[in-house]
Amino acid sequence: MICAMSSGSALATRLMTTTTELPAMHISRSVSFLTSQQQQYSYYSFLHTCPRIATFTPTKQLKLLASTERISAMASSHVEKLSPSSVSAENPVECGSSVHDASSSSLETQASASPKKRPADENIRDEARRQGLGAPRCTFSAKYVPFSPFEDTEEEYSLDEIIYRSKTGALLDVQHDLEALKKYDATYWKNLFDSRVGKTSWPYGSGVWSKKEWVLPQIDNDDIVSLFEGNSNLFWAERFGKEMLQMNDLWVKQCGISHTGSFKDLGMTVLVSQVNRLRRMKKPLLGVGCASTGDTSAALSAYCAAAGIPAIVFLPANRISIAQLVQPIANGALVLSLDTDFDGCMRLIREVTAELPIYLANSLNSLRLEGQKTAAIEICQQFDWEVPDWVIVPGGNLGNIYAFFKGFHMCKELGLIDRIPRLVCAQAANANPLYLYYKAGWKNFKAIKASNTFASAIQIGDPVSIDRAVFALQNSDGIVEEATEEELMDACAQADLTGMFTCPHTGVALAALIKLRKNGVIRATDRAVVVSTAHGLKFTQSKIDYHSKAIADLPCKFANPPVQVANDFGAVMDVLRRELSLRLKAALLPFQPLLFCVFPVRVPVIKVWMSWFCHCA
Ligand SMILES: N[C@@H](CCOP(=O)(O)O)C(=O)O
Repeated sequence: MICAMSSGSALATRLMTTTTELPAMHISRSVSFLTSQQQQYSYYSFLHTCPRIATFTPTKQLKLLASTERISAMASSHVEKLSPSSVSAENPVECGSSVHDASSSSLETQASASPKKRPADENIRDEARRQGLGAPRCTFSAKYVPFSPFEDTEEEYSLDEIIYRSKTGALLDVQHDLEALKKYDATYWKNLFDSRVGKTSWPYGSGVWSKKEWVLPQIDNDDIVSLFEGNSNLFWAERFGKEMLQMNDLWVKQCGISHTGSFKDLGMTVLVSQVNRLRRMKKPLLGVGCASTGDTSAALSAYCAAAGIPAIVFLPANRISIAQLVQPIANGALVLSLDTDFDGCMRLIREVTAELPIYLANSLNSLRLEGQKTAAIEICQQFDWEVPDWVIVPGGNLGNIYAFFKGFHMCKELGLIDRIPRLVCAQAANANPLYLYYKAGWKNFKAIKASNTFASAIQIGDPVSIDRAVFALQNSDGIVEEATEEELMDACAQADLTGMFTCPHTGVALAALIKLRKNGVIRATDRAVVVSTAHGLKFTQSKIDYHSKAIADLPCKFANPPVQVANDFGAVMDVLRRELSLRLKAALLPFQPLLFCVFPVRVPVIKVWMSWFCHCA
């Protein structure tokens, strides 16, 4: 494949060195010799990097050459968008560049160039540093502005300031210079992002930093603290979709299959990187702190440990899982177990960070959302930039629903997608302030005292990002749904029976999906994505309780308790006969009427067979 590509770009190179003003027909004939799609694609990739040729090539000719959709897209983008100034003078990549920056070359031309082997004494960070030397200054920028979508304000702050709220007390938002980003067309960004997936180049191997220009463009690659997060699996929920919901386009975005087992890694890499930068700028910061229901604290502790920065976490005592508690302990954070709930911890950390030079790492800090929004961009990318109809996100402190909105919105603004999916925020009925607000027609928001829920990470009654969430839902034709404890635990168990291993928060989102499917809001033919926020292995106790039927007032309909058997062949056989016949009966039950119609003669045979099993049992 590399050979095929290289012949495309090599031809383009030869043409370029032999003529400065390339007649369109010359290009046309030359390209017709390039037989494979890769060769032609490579050829256009090269043109993409060479404004001189692209600008001399008439539109019609390029369009004529475009024999495939992909090539067609590239050709039209060159003609419509590329100009010498947009490509050669400003280069997105120079924000601490590296080989996978889309500097003056595309992936294909990089592949065709002789491979540069990293010297043995150089690591990937050194390599990125070397390659960034002498690069032009970054042309993209981002700043804090107040999150006040309905008011115009001049107020703005540098991302290097330590500030979390505006003068009027509103949350902040990171605003990117979209005009600068728009100088590059959608095809350009798609190719750039695609070229970085699955690589080990610092820092672009990370799913978050592969979108660096859209996340934190001005940070030096050297300051980035990354554990190569993101790039998470988009799981096709084939059996769950088909058997439970009659859907064949149901997907689960596995954000929990990540370094610390939750989507929090996506935001934390950005926040801790910025703290690293601030510390190098000699800003007086003792460390970074957060209140947490268990996932944020795990992510903060891991990223701080990786960077050698002190982490301080405030946890509600006895309200988080053992697996979550042990993470910050193991990573060396200062862990404060407080006799209050999450909302109480949140109040305390806000007071403490106002008093001490400790940087606040909760999603109140808008930097976090810049990383989290990349999950939305990734979903679009994984669907080859086709937009799903629905995205269902569990909601507690409510930063993530806004982060998803931001990611989709940015893709739309920059032309990578043509619409925003409908967002659903799913809450546990025991912690449902957003749901109540939605049901009241967005009138009179009231914080509540959240009750205990198996979905402990979203057991929050006074969500910090309430305004952001409402904005996201109102601008995506969104919905809020809730799930009772029984609904969420049953949904988890049913999903697990089809091969998943879900956390209770994902259970909340799945239960919301089941309800919306049942009432016809989500149709069988819709493409839906459920965001799985954490790894099920962090919440094993709730699964053990469910499968042991040890939960008061919960029938645990799908429990599958282990069978205790004596160390004896006969006893083992007895159990197998009994259990397998039960399972066979259960499996055949829905088909019994069908079997009678289609195989009237055979039914007695099946019956005899089944009764043998039952008899043996
Ligand atoms: N579920 C969170 C609660 C804190 O939310 P954040 O968005 O402020 O990080 C957790 O895991 O702690």
